[in-house]
Amino acid sequence: MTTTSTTAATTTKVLDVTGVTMKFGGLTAVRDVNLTVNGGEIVGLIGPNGAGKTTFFNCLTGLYVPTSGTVRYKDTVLPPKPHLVTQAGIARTFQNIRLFANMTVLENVLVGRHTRTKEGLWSALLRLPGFKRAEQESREKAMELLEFVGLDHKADHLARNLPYGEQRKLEIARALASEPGLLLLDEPTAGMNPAETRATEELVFAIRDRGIAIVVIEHDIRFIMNLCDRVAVLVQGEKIVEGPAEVVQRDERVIAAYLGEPYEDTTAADSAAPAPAPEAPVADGADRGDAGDGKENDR
Ligand SMILES: Nc1ncnc2c1ncn2[C@@H]1O[C@H](COP(=O)(O)OP(=O)(O)OP(=O)(O)O)[C@@H](O)[C@H]1O
Repeated sequence: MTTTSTTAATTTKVLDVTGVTMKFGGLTAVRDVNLTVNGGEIVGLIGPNGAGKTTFFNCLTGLYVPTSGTVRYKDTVLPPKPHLVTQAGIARTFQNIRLFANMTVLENVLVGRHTRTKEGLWSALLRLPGFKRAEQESREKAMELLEFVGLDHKADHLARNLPYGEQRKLEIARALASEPGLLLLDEPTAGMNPAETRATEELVFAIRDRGIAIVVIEHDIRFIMNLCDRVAVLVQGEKIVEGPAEVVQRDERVIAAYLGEPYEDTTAADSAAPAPAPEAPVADGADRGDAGDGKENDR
């Protein structure tokens, strides 16, 4: 267990999901799922491939309009529109990295700030003093975020030239730029080596320590068990178990449907020998400039 894992959870509800169901024709990908997340909590969402985890995230962030159910953020029912969800205070990262490949690291983070900048088109075109001030403030905030994730020294690099692990960090910085109260991370350690995974754990704790609640989808069970105050398990679209990590990892239904055997932390030594970071290109279509529909590029 990492030393920074002391819980900071409060009883203030940040997210309250009730009865969310998502059907695609005859397929029910998510069935009647409830989930609450309190301030300062890190909640894990696990389950086998195709269990409905990403679909559930897409329902929370307005990429999909759920067939039924409601999503409340801090007591306000969210409309299923991605930009309104971001404006309300929920940010996310994607399973397949979606950066603006041909923009710099700093510019990628600045894009993430657009929901928080108030200056209008004319102010920008005429470069009025208000716009210049806002621009300067945005740059300072973006640089502070890059420093926070450890990428400030690469602010001028093109996103496409970053190694894979740093692209994931940049995605997180860009999500944080919208000043969220809740961050949804979809497989943040996919493709990472053990050292990068441990560093991501520390980063997630540091984000939580900034007062941001987190829901994280991940297949790396050790990562989930180290990190999460609470874990929910989806199987075939249904939430079969939810509870503290140490309880969930021993639950027979979870073992039968997903884990195969009880989770044991047998990896004390594996942080000693980090493998070289895999290089991966920025995801296809990442520089399209849109948020996509959340599914086809996730495959
Ligand atoms: N847009 C869509 N149209 C039709 N079916 C879809 C769509 N999106 C997801 N599905 C289906 O919904 C089910 C749940 O998929 P989803 O990607 O949410 O699972 P997951 O738990 O995130 O899986 P993984 O761990 O592999 O990422 C799958 O059967 C998938 O094929």
